[in-house]
Amino acid sequence: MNIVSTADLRRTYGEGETAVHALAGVTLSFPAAQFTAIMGPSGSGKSTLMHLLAGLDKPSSGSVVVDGQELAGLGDSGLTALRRDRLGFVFQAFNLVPVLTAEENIKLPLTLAGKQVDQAWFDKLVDTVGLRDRLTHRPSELSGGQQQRVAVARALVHRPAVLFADEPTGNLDSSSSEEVLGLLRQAVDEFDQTVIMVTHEAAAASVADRLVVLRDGVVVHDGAGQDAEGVLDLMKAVG
Ligand SMILES: Nc1ncnc2c1ncn2[C@@H]1O[C@H](COP(=O)(O)OP(=O)(O)OP(=O)(O)O)[C@@H](O)[C@H]1O
Repeated sequence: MNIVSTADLRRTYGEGETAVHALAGVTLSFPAAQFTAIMGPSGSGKSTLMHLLAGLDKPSSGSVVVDGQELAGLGDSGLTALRRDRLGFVFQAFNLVPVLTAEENIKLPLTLAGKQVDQAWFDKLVDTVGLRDRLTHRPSELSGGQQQRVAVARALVHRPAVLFADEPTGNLDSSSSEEVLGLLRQAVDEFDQTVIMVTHEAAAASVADRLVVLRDGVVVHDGAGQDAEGVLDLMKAVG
Protein backbone atom coordinates (compact mmCIF):
# COMPACT_ATOMS: atom_id res chain seq x y z
CA MET A 1 0.00 0.00 0.00
CA ASN A 2 1.26 3.48 -0.87
CA ILE A 3 1.23 5.91 2.01
CA VAL A 4 2.17 8.88 -0.18
CA SER A 5 1.83 9.29 -3.93
CA THR A 6 2.08 12.10 -6.43
CA ALA A 7 0.90 12.35 -10.03
CA ASP A 8 2.51 14.76 -12.48
CA LEU A 9 3.24 17.17 -9.68
CA ARG A 10 4.25 20.66 -10.80
CA ARG A 11 5.15 23.81 -8.92
CA THR A 12 6.05 26.97 -10.78
CA TYR A 13 7.22 30.13 -9.05
CA GLY A 14 6.61 33.41 -10.87
CA GLU A 15 5.21 33.88 -14.35
CA GLY A 16 6.23 34.35 -17.97
CA GLU A 17 9.90 34.48 -18.89
CA THR A 18 11.08 34.62 -15.30
CA ALA A 19 9.02 31.59 -14.20
CA VAL A 20 10.96 28.93 -12.29
CA HIS A 21 9.70 25.37 -12.71
CA ALA A 22 10.78 24.08 -9.31
CA LEU A 23 8.93 20.81 -9.97
CA ALA A 24 8.25 19.95 -13.58
CA GLY A 25 6.13 16.79 -13.42
CA VAL A 26 6.98 14.39 -10.61
CA THR A 27 5.17 11.07 -10.27
CA LEU A 28 6.30 9.02 -7.27
CA SER A 29 4.79 6.47 -4.90
CA PHE A 30 6.03 5.72 -1.40
CA PRO A 31 4.95 2.33 -0.02
CA ALA A 32 4.49 1.73 3.68
CA ALA A 33 7.51 0.84 5.81
CA GLN A 34 10.04 2.01 3.24
CA PHE A 35 12.89 4.44 3.91
CA THR A 36 13.45 6.77 0.95
CA ALA A 37 16.27 9.26 0.60
CA ILE A 38 15.75 12.19 -1.77
CA MET A 39 18.89 13.79 -3.11
CA GLY A 40 19.75 16.29 -5.82
CA PRO A 41 21.81 19.40 -6.39
CA SER A 42 20.91 22.70 -4.80
CA GLY A 43 17.80 24.09 -6.48
CA SER A 44 16.71 20.71 -7.88
CA GLY A 45 13.33 20.91 -6.12
CA LYS A 46 13.81 18.75 -2.99
CA SER A 47 12.37 21.26 -0.51
CA THR A 48 9.55 22.13 -2.86
CA LEU A 49 8.66 18.44 -3.13
CA MET A 50 8.77 17.95 0.65
CA HIS A 51 6.58 20.99 1.23
CA LEU A 52 4.02 19.76 -1.28
CA LEU A 53 4.00 16.21 0.17
CA ALA A 54 3.40 17.65 3.64
CA GLY A 55 0.67 20.03 2.49
CA LEU A 56 2.77 23.06 3.45
CA ASP A 57 2.53 24.47 -0.09
CA LYS A 58 0.06 24.02 -2.94
CA PRO A 59 1.02 22.60 -6.35
CA SER A 60 0.51 24.52 -9.59
CA SER A 61 -0.94 21.28 -10.96
CA GLY A 62 -0.94 17.57 -10.30
CA SER A 63 -1.96 15.70 -7.21
CA VAL A 64 -0.66 14.54 -3.86
CA VAL A 65 -2.37 11.76 -1.92
CA VAL A 66 -1.25 11.19 1.69
CA ASP A 67 -2.67 8.42 3.84
CA GLY A 68 -5.60 8.03 1.44
CA GLN A 69 -6.46 11.73 1.31
CA GLU A 70 -6.12 13.93 -1.78
CA LEU A 71 -4.55 17.08 -0.38
CA ALA A 72 -6.27 19.36 -2.91
CA GLY A 73 -9.59 18.28 -1.40
CA LEU A 74 -8.61 19.39 2.10
CA GLY A 75 -9.07 22.94 3.30
CA ASP A 76 -6.57 24.65 5.59
CA SER A 77 -8.09 23.10 8.69
CA GLY A 78 -8.07 19.66 7.05
CA LEU A 79 -4.40 20.07 6.14
CA THR A 80 -3.58 21.22 9.66
CA ALA A 81 -5.36 18.19 11.10
CA LEU A 82 -3.55 15.85 8.69
CA ARG A 83 -0.17 17.30 9.63
CA ARG A 84 -0.95 17.17 13.34
CA ASP A 85 -2.46 13.68 13.40
CA ARG A 86 -0.81 11.78 10.57
CA LEU A 87 2.59 13.34 9.81
CA GLY A 88 5.83 13.56 11.74
CA PHE A 89 8.62 16.03 11.03
CA VAL A 90 12.32 16.15 11.80
CA PHE A 91 14.24 19.19 10.61
CA GLN A 92 17.90 20.22 10.45
CA ALA A 93 17.28 22.72 13.25
CA PHE A 94 15.91 20.59 16.05
CA ASN A 95 12.95 22.94 16.65
CA LEU A 96 12.43 21.93 20.26
CA VAL A 97 10.58 24.23 22.63
CA PRO A 98 13.32 25.65 24.91
CA VAL A 99 11.21 26.00 28.07
CA LEU A 100 9.88 22.44 27.94
CA THR A 101 11.69 19.34 29.19
CA ALA A 102 12.65 16.51 26.85
CA GLU A 103 9.60 14.56 28.01
CA GLU A 104 7.28 17.53 27.45
CA ASN A 105 8.79 18.13 24.02
CA ILE A 106 8.28 14.50 23.03
CA LYS A 107 4.66 14.58 24.17
CA LEU A 108 3.93 17.99 22.64
CA PRO A 109 2.12 16.73 19.48
CA LEU A 110 -0.31 14.83 21.72
CA THR A 111 -0.67 17.70 24.18
CA LEU A 112 -1.50 20.08 21.33
CA ALA A 113 -4.00 17.63 19.86
CA GLY A 114 -5.59 17.07 23.29
CA LYS A 115 -4.83 13.36 23.04
CA GLN A 116 -3.88 10.80 25.65
CA VAL A 117 -0.33 9.54 25.77
CA ASP A 118 0.02 5.83 25.09
CA GLN A 119 2.42 5.22 27.96
CA ALA A 120 3.68 1.87 26.69
CA TRP A 121 4.51 3.39 23.30
CA PHE A 122 6.10 6.45 24.94
CA ASP A 123 8.29 4.18 27.10
CA LYS A 124 9.30 2.13 24.09
CA LEU A 125 10.23 5.27 22.16
CA VAL A 126 12.20 6.73 25.06
CA ASP A 127 14.17 3.50 25.41
CA THR A 128 14.70 3.27 21.65
CA VAL A 129 16.12 6.79 21.46
CA GLY A 130 18.09 6.21 24.68
CA LEU A 131 16.83 9.25 26.60
CA ARG A 132 15.47 7.66 29.76
CA ASP A 133 17.93 9.57 31.99
CA ARG A 134 17.47 12.87 30.14
CA LEU A 135 13.69 13.25 30.29
CA THR A 136 13.71 16.13 32.77
CA HIS A 137 16.40 18.08 30.91
CA ARG A 138 15.65 21.14 28.82
CA PRO A 139 17.02 21.33 25.25
CA SER A 140 19.84 23.70 26.35
CA GLU A 141 21.03 20.94 28.70
CA LEU A 142 21.26 18.37 25.90
CA SER A 143 23.86 17.80 23.17
CA GLY A 144 22.89 18.35 19.54
CA GLY A 145 22.61 14.60 19.01
CA GLN A 146 20.41 14.21 22.09
CA GLN A 147 18.22 17.10 20.96
CA GLN A 148 17.74 15.48 17.57
CA ARG A 149 16.88 12.18 19.26
CA VAL A 150 14.19 14.04 21.22
CA ALA A 151 12.97 15.45 17.91
CA VAL A 152 12.81 11.94 16.41
CA ALA A 153 10.83 10.65 19.41
CA ARG A 154 8.50 13.65 19.16
CA ALA A 155 7.98 12.94 15.45
CA LEU A 156 7.00 9.34 16.24
CA VAL A 157 4.96 9.78 19.43
CA HIS A 158 1.61 9.97 17.64
CA ARG A 159 2.47 7.07 15.30
CA PRO A 160 2.37 9.09 12.09
CA ALA A 161 1.57 7.54 8.72
CA VAL A 162 4.76 9.10 7.40
CA LEU A 163 7.79 10.78 8.90
CA PHE A 164 9.39 13.56 6.84
CA ALA A 165 13.01 14.31 7.64
CA ASP A 166 14.59 17.38 6.07
CA GLU A 167 18.40 17.27 6.40
CA PRO A 168 18.06 15.63 9.83
CA THR A 169 21.83 15.24 10.22
CA GLY A 170 22.79 18.64 8.78
CA ASN A 171 23.74 20.04 12.19
CA LEU A 172 25.29 16.91 13.71
CA ASP A 173 28.78 15.47 14.00
CA SER A 174 29.33 12.09 12.41
CA SER A 175 28.70 9.94 15.48
CA SER A 176 25.48 11.79 16.39
CA SER A 177 24.45 11.54 12.72
CA GLU A 178 24.92 7.79 12.83
CA GLU A 179 22.79 7.55 15.97
CA VAL A 180 19.96 9.57 14.48
CA LEU A 181 20.07 7.68 11.17
CA GLY A 182 20.13 4.41 13.10
CA LEU A 183 16.97 5.50 14.90
CA LEU A 184 15.20 6.34 11.67
CA ARG A 185 16.29 2.96 10.28
CA GLN A 186 15.00 1.23 13.41
CA ALA A 187 11.66 3.04 13.11
CA VAL A 188 11.26 1.56 9.62
CA ASP A 189 12.48 -1.95 10.50
CA GLU A 190 10.80 -2.36 13.88
CA PHE A 191 7.79 -0.04 13.79
CA ASP A 192 6.99 -0.28 10.04
CA GLN A 193 7.34 3.49 9.86
CA THR A 194 7.42 5.11 6.41
CA VAL A 195 10.27 7.64 6.22
CA ILE A 196 11.00 10.18 3.48
CA MET A 197 14.26 12.04 4.04
CA VAL A 198 15.91 14.83 2.08
CA THR A 199 19.67 14.86 2.45
CA HIS A 200 22.86 16.14 0.82
CA GLU A 201 24.98 13.55 2.58
CA ALA A 202 25.89 10.27 0.91
CA ALA A 203 26.42 8.61 4.31
CA ALA A 204 22.91 9.59 5.36
CA ALA A 205 21.36 8.46 2.08
CA SER A 206 23.12 5.11 2.39
CA VAL A 207 20.84 4.00 5.25
CA ALA A 208 17.76 4.26 3.00
CA ASP A 209 16.05 1.43 1.10
CA ARG A 210 15.53 3.61 -1.90
CA LEU A 211 17.24 6.57 -3.48
CA VAL A 212 15.38 9.18 -5.53
CA VAL A 213 17.44 11.86 -7.27
CA LEU A 214 15.95 15.10 -8.55
CA ARG A 215 17.50 17.50 -11.03
CA ASP A 216 15.84 20.58 -12.47
CA GLY A 217 12.50 19.59 -10.96
CA VAL A 218 12.29 16.08 -12.41
CA VAL A 219 13.21 12.60 -11.15
CA VAL A 220 16.44 11.55 -12.84
CA HIS A 221 16.99 8.40 -10.76
CA ASP A 222 14.75 6.14 -8.69
CA GLY A 223 16.31 2.92 -7.49
CA ALA A 224 17.40 0.71 -4.65
CA GLY A 225 19.50 2.04 -1.78
CA GLN A 226 23.29 2.11 -2.18
CA ASP A 227 26.25 2.23 0.13
CA ALA A 228 27.85 5.67 0.54
CA GLU A 229 30.32 5.07 -2.28
CA GLY A 230 27.54 3.90 -4.57
CA VAL A 231 25.52 7.03 -3.72
CA LEU A 232 28.49 9.26 -4.58
CA ASP A 233 29.08 7.43 -7.88
CA LEU A 234 25.42 7.72 -8.76
CA MET A 235 25.33 11.43 -7.95
CA LYS A 236 28.33 11.96 -10.22
CA ALA A 237 26.68 9.96 -12.99
CA VAL A 238 23.38 11.85 -12.88
CA GLY A 239 24.80 15.23 -11.88
N1 LIG B 1 9.42 31.00 -2.93
C1 LIG B 1 10.11 30.89 -4.07
N2 LIG B 1 10.05 31.84 -5.03
C2 LIG B 1 10.71 31.72 -6.19
N3 LIG B 1 11.51 30.67 -6.50
C3 LIG B 1 11.63 29.71 -5.58
C4 LIG B 1 10.96 29.76 -4.32
N4 LIG B 1 11.28 28.63 -3.63
C5 LIG B 1 12.11 27.92 -4.41
N5 LIG B 1 12.33 28.55 -5.59
C6 LIG B 1 13.16 28.07 -6.69
O1 LIG B 1 12.72 26.76 -7.04
C7 LIG B 1 13.82 25.93 -7.35
C8 LIG B 1 13.79 24.70 -6.44
O2 LIG B 1 14.06 25.11 -5.10
P1 LIG B 1 14.10 24.11 -3.88
O3 LIG B 1 14.29 24.93 -2.65
O4 LIG B 1 12.95 23.19 -3.92
O5 LIG B 1 15.44 23.29 -4.19
P2 LIG B 1 16.29 22.33 -3.26
O6 LIG B 1 16.64 21.16 -4.09
O7 LIG B 1 15.56 22.09 -1.99
O8 LIG B 1 17.60 23.20 -2.96
P3 LIG B 1 18.61 23.20 -1.71
O9 LIG B 1 19.33 21.88 -1.77
O10 LIG B 1 19.51 24.35 -2.01
O11 LIG B 1 17.79 23.38 -0.47
C9 LIG B 1 15.06 26.78 -7.19
O12 LIG B 1 15.42 27.26 -8.46
C10 LIG B 1 14.61 27.90 -6.30
O13 LIG B 1 15.35 29.08 -6.54
